[in-house]
Amino acid sequence: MKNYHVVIPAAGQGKRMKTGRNKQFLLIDHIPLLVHTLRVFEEDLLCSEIVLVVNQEEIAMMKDLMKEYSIAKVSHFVVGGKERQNSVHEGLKVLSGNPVVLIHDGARPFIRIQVIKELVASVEETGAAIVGVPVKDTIKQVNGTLVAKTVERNHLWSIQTPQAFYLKNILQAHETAVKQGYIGTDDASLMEYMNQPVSIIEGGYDNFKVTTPEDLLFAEAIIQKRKGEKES
Ligand SMILES: Nc1ccn([C@@H]2O[C@H](COP(=O)(O)OP(=O)(O)OP(=O)(O)O)[C@@H](O)[C@H]2O)c(=O)n1
Ligand SMILES: C[C@](O)(CO)[C@H](O)COP(=O)(O)O
Repeated sequence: MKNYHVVIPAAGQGKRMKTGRNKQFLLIDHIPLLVHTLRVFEEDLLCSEIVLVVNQEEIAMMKDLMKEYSIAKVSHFVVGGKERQNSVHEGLKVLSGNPVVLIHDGARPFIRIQVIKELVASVEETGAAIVGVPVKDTIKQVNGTLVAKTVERNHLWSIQTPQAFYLKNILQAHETAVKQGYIGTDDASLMEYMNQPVSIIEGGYDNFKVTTPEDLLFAEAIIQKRKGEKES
């Protein structure tokens, strides 16, 4: 099983959370959201280093957080960009060689180390691998306030992170996207844009992205559930 590096984009604004600040600092069970996420990689023996992508004005706060919670694997604090894609690209640029690199949202605190292990095994086979879950709801295409059509659900997945690649391939994909002005909402879409194969493994429905206010309630519930798992 290979070691890997991880780029954690945490340079957003958290607008949909409606708190007026970066949601990475919001507390879940008295601990900042981002710290929950980083602890997974701090604990995973296969994780060699963490590249943390942050807002320029939050660098000092982020460094203080790493000290307070003994997150020792952060090798770089990189300033992000306007879009998530820009931030990830800035994070990838500080890495070298051609290691396996995972890209994982700072806002997804509930990824399990076992799923990461399966993802790393999958990327070694196909060159690119992502985590997702089959959608549970009916999905419809909507135009304005009218339903245009129902999308066939059997082949629809809700895509999560981590997303795993070999560094040279994903860097090439980002550089091509910049040259051609392509913006994707995830990194795998940049590989797809270059007609590269991407495999998928099933994660957990609890590996959700903390995005809107009610997600904080779900997050508190997951934390309590996992505390119970550890005690039993
Ligand atoms: N320019 C950006 C935008 C997003 N992100 C990060 O990418 C992840 C997924 O983005 P999202 O959930 O959309 O976070 P925000 O952009 O902060 O949220 P919003 O869209 O509600 O402002 C988050 O960890 C976020 O910090 C980033 O590093 N740089
Ligand atoms: C990368 C991602 O988490 C996969 O679902 C998602 O696309 C991020 O979207 P966001 O709008 O930047 O949160």
